[in-house]
Amino acid sequence: MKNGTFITFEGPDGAGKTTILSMVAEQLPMAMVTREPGGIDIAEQIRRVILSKENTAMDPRTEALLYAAARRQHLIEKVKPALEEGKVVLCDRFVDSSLAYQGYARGLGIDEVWSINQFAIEKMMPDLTIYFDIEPEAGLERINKNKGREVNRLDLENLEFHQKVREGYHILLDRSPGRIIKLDASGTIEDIFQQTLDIIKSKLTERKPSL
Ligand SMILES: Nc1ncnc2c1ncn2[C@@H]1O[C@H](COP(=O)(O)OP(=O)(O)O)[C@@H](O)[C@H]1O
Ligand SMILES: Cc1cn([C@H]2C[C@H](O)[C@@H](COP(=O)(O)OP(=O)(O)O)O2)c(=O)[nH]c1=O
Repeated sequence: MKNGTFITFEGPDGAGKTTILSMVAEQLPMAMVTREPGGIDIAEQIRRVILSKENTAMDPRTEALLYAAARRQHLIEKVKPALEEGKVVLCDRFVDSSLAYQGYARGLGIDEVWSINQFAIEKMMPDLTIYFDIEPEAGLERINKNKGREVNRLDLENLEFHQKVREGYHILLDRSPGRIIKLDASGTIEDIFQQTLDIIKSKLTERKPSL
């Protein structure tokens, strides 16, 4: 039985998810931090295949299935056991990324991609999803400024693709207003960090009023 809290961070590339997640983690030492695709050995291996710049021949459905496979393994090996132990799990990306990137931006269809993911996740959905909203130009500019970050196959997509990713997220936001909370990610790191921490703390208090 799950009694932990599953929180996911979503948004276009360069929105600041990873930066804010690591700051939040410092304030919540009991939380387990992880990411997709990856987080455990088998899923990190799949991540390398998906994101390799060499794999330009990858079919969009293959890509969607590989993300779902990595998701399944990560969920079963790492997320589910942590939730069963009552932990707070903070995950950088989850199923909404597949719906926005593969379902909407790649054009496979949000419902189609949702259906293969239902097989992978068996109804294990986040309790809360924080969506970091940013203009794709601004997100990509942040990435370009940061020379240390690896450039992956999806970073090499054109601006139109990244604009569609954002549109995809907006559709998901309309579909799941209770679960997904939108945050304007164009502000300063400190500001976004505080807002994120407030959202998470209020969720944790709502679920466990004694906190
Ligand atoms: N609010 C912000 N303002 C300016 N730069 C930021 C902000 N948040 C993150 N960054 C920088 O932008 C780059 C991408 O951030 P990152 O956290 O990796 O984004 P994501 O995980 O969403 O792709 C990093 O160099 C990071 O330091
Ligand atoms: C989890 C997931 C990620 N992605 C993409 C989003 C990113 O471009 C890439 C993950 O690379 P990553 O370097 O982790 O990007 P970010 O720091 O922006 O989270 O994979 C999908 O297309 N579908 C998915 O289901």
